[in-house]
Amino acid sequence: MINILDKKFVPLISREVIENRIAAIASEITNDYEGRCPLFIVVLNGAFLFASELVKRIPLSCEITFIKLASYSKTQSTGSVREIIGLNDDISGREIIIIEDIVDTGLTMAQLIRQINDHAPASVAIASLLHKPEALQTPIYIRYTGFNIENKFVVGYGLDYDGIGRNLDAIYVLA
Ligand SMILES: O=P(O)(O)OC[C@H]1O[C@H](OP(=O)(O)OP(=O)(O)O)[C@H](O)[C@@H]1O
Ligand code: HPA
Repeated sequence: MINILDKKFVPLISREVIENRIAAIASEITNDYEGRCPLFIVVLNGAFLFASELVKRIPLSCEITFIKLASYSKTQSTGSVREIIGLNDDISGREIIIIEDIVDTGLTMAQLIRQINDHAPASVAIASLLHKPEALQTPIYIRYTGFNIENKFVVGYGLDYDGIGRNLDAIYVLA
């Protein structure tokens, strides 16, 4: 059991299990994109740790860029997605792989996919470490999913509670 601010969390997914799953996803992406040069778009802040563990295991020629979106306040989605840092890269004709820490309501991904599709990419795929299928409010196809989890608030491995907990090397769930 750990305490973060006013809440208690218990372990859900260990570091070893997370890293083995990330290695498996990296192999899949490496096979699927052989001979191509994908552009990874990392959604900050939460995806920084998953992205760094993933891309270092993908020995392809590729590019990596970042966008910063925010929709969560404490443990709830606000329902509106704010763009804090936008996308400056030319993505037309590119093979895009979005790297996300979690698809929860799906509102962040739905907005980002719409934005990317406006710029005529060759393809768009999503890699998300976590997914809460029961929380989804809009259909989202996730090509590479780390773990499907219950509809409960989680922290660690990039995910925060009110800014705290991103540096935890495992995933914890609200007790
Ligand atoms: O599917 P959704 O309900 O839209 O939730 C998913 C989004 O929420 C979190 O971001 P947050 O707004 O907490 O910003 P952060 O990445 O900086 O923590 C997470 O990193 C995803 O981007
Ligand atoms: O369960 C969650 N935890 C932390 N951040 C999040 N952003 C969406 N869902 C979550």
